Amino acid sequence: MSMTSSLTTPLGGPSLPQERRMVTSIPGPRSQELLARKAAAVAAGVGHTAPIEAVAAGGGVIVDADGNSLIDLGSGIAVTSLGNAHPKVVEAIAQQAAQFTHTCFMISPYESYVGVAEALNRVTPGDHAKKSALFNSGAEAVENAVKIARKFTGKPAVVAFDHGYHGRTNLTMALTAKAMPYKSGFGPFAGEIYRAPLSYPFRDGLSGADAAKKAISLIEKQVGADNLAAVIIEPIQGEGGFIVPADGFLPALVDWCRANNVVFIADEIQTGFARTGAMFASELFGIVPDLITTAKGIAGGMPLAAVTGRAEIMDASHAGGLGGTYGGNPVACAAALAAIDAFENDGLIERAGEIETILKDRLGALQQSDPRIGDIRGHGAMIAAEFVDPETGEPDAALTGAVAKACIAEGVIVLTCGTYGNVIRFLPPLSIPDHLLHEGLDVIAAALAAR
Ligand SMILES: Cc1ncc(COP(=O)(O)O)c(CNCCCC(=O)O)c1O
Repeated sequence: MSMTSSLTTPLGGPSLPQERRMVTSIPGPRSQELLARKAAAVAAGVGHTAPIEAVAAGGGVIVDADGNSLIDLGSGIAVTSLGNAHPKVVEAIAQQAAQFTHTCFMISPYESYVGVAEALNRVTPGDHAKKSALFNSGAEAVENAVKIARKFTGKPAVVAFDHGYHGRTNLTMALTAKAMPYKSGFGPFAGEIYRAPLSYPFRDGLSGADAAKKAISLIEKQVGADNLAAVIIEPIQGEGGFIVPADGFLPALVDWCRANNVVFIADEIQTGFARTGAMFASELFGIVPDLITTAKGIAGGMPLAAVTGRAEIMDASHAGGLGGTYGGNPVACAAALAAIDAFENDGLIERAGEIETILKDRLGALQQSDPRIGDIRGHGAMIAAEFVDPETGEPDAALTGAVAKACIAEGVIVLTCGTYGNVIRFLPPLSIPDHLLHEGLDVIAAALAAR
């Protein structure tokens, strides 16, 4: 008997009607009640994008407490790639939770943590010997990747890039470029963190090789390879605006790191697990990172994160040097094993490619008639449109925010991003049916045309 059959009738998952359904305005009365309670009970710094009370989700929709069904183009920021409440994940969670929910892997180890490490060592780029360590959040994984790189090299400095995003802890805020909302007022930040220029083809017009030369020159002059433990970069930047570096940029950085005993860390927390039309975005650029950080899509919505990398680097930490109470929680690991199995065997990489075609075709057609769309970029189901003043090329954050707000009011959850706040990003669940993706794009086109 399925463990989930003992639960109340499952509300979420792919069985939800795959439709946009507007029963009330957004937010409806039930959502307004929750938002009033949120304002009274939750710290003001914890914002929200969609003013709804989510009660169910699956396929390509999120249903709210007022009965509205909204098209989800955000996947909870690139997390529910498999589709919310995926049956394989729900079953795995229920079965594990019924056995034990926590022992602390550093106290009483269990198989699912080792199984996830073995899976990560298998599916991440590179055929060298690898090891992994599991954590809870992306920022925690990034913090530990930096710890490991510093221990392995014996050097303190770390280079991150313009427009980069790596988390909200003290070190990861130091690595993150954008001040508001992530950093303002939360300093001082960790030392020995330096920033290099990124390849941003739409704005710098440089080749990958030239952009790499510029970055490497700054690193050599302002940091020095002898002081540098690691370079960390998102192969396609997430919060910074879905910036795809010019061909050749990333391989040139990797080559320089290899020649200078600098650990190359690919932060694939947002790009990982089929999101970009490959298992990992590093594959798209022909690079093999020394360390890779993963989270978000890894466990179908359960909080799990990891550092995976060259065994000799991962083993540089002394016994007891890595860990944490919840790292690799067994319920999250059970979910991850189910999720990784689905990513490997359920055609999701191909699905991401199909979604890319729909998005780029539709957005490209829009751009033909609306030059305010300055750039369309991305890979797989990680696509973005950058909005500009067509006369000056200046970022148009006001238009971007107005379009996104209008879409949410019409029952389409879209997310914005970018250093200049002028990027609408598309991160639909890979489980979204084509008709909903098209309908979401119809709503965006109408919102744009009305402004
Ligand atoms: C590349 C990359 N590295 C690291 C992180 C951090 O992952 P955590 O799980 O949010 O800590 C992210 C998280 N991105 C979304 C954060 C949104 C927000 O907090 O407002 C990322 O994208």
